[in-house]
Amino acid sequence: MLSRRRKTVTGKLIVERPPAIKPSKARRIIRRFHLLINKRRIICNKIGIKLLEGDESTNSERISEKLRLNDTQSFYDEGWNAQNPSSEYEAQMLKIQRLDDDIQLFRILGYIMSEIHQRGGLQNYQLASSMGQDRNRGGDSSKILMNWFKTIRTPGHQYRALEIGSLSAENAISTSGVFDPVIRIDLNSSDPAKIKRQDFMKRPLPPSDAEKFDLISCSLVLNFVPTPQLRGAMLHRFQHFLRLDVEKTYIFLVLPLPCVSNSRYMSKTLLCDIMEYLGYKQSHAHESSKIIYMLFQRSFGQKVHEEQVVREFSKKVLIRDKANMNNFSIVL
Ligand SMILES: C[S@@+](CC[C@H](N)C(=O)[O-])C[C@H]1O[C@@H](n2cnc3c(N)ncnc32)[C@H](O)[C@@H]1O
Repeated sequence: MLSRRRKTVTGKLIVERPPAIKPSKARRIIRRFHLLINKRRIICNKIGIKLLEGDESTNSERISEKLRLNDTQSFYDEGWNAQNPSSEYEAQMLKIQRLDDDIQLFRILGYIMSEIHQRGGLQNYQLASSMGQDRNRGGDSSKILMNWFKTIRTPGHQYRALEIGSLSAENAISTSGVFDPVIRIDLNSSDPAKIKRQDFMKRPLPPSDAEKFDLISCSLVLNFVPTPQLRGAMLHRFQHFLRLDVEKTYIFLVLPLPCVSNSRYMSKTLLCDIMEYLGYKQSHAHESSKIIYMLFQRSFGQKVHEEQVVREFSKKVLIRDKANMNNFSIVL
């Protein structure tokens, strides 16, 4: 485990600096966590447990309830207590789509849950995700946003920002002084005093412009959203959070470059077409070797016809196909 909580002899918690993780290790941890939650979602679909994305305490409760009702605790415990890594469990987990034996499914579910909760999977994942924003690694994507914003902002205007998937209150959006307030939310807040623990998809719709924003930052979040439909729903939901009482409002969208450069079902053009259908025009873009940064401005121009959406955006369409490509997509 990477994170430990130590106490003094009087029981006071010792505040420790998070240990540094090499970027390659952070990427490995993130990939592993994604694999675990992906496989867990497949198992839970098969055995009839409805998971709540990002809400681990509810997920644990729902799983416990199912174990109680089905009398399957002992199988789950076998997996929970199994050696980790176990070549047998790993192999079964990889072919989970083809597995229909309930006993095995509960065993593997126990194996996965133990890694997430008992062996530090979730904590390590949160730590590894936050490394991307480590200033020492130059990883704060909002620095790019602030460079663009310097040239387009109207002096004297008070910009309000909503940052979805916030890992730090020290990034450029928060420290530039351009945005006030910056409302930060994340499914799993690492600092509840500064980052509200909230699923954007469940954030209540603001009743008036006074509670809406000039900018929504959605940096490296969409690729964390588990299905193409939910990604589409997230993009669709942005409109309700942007002010209508000002002329210009913005979406800052950041994705790993391969989501658009190496996907069978998504390209930069298609993403811009989807955004345009939703009412946004790309104003700025920048690509590094691994990340694409985009700023979209809301536009109230003519919308495309409904049949165009049905034809082009409402299902995954294969736009190219090569062996090493990924399947990232967004569906409206
Ligand atoms: C890789 S981190 C991104 C961190 C940061 N924004 C950056 O650019 O480095 C992705 C974060 O998005 C959060 N997230 C994913 N879906 C979300 C949702 N529906 N509502 C709020 N946060 C979400 C996850 O909890 C995770 O912490």
